Amino acid sequence: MTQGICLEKLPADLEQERLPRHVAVIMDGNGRWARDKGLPRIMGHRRGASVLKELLRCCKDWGIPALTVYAFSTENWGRPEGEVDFLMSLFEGKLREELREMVAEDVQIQFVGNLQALPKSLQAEIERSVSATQHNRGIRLTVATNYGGRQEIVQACRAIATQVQEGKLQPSEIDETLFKRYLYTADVCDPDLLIRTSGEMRLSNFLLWQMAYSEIYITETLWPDFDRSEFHRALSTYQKRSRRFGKV
Ligand SMILES: CC(C)=CCC/C(C)=C/CC/C(C)=C/COP(=O)(O)OP(=O)(O)O
Ligand SMILES: C=C(C)CCOP(=O)(O)OP(=O)(O)O
Ligand SMILES: [Mg+2]
Repeated sequence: MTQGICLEKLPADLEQERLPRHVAVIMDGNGRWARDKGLPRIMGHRRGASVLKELLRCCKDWGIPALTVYAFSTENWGRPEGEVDFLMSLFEGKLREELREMVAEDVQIQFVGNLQALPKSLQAEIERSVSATQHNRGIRLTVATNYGGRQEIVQACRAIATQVQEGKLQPSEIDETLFKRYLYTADVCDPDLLIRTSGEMRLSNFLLWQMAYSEIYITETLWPDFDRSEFHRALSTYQKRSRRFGKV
């Protein structure tokens, strides 16, 4: 990974002990960024992939152990075919290109979503990168691809119902802890902070269960322009929040 938006050291005004353990990002605004420059939308996605690489480097350098990004929603299939095809080959190409560096940089990559519906060649690249980085512990990068929060909850319910039908589980045993184990994100803590770029004030079906108590930071900045100073601002705002979790 090249040095980009990030200085290696944590900025002095941020407290290491109060950093989020898990940051989730809705990387929105790629299309508008490209349109504003008179470019095709796909150029925004291409630039967006570079910004993700720099954010990952920043999280690793500053000691944030988990980053989850929304790369493709279950609703994004409704986009023009050319854009969908471009995104699928961008994901595949980037995985191939970055694998060696992810291994060297101690990045563990995982994917969440309905992966079986993705192109076979992308599925193969996903399997290769997940397997090659499975023992890495430097930072965990989760990429939500063909992901929908509602779809995730429905598939969890179906799996639980099957267990009940087969007599392996009692309905009385179903609680929040058990339910979490059936989600794609079973082994990662809930996001402390959600960042959404491009000013949209909605979740767009992202991590609906997991973000029950996440702090939300929305910036007007479009994803391809998101940089170190913007990330610094998001963390600084997060550290000033009072998280009460329903208590006083
Ligand atoms: C390897 C890897 C995981 C790369 C990530 C590439 C990347 C940034 C993908 C995000 C794609 C996407 C649908 C963004 C939303 O912007 P938009 O198209 O909705 O923009 P708009 O709201 O301005 O139209
Ligand atoms: C960032 C990703 C991958 C999905 C959310 O952005 P969208 O652009 O698809 O969301 P809406 O504005 O349509 O809600
Ligand atoms: Mg959008």
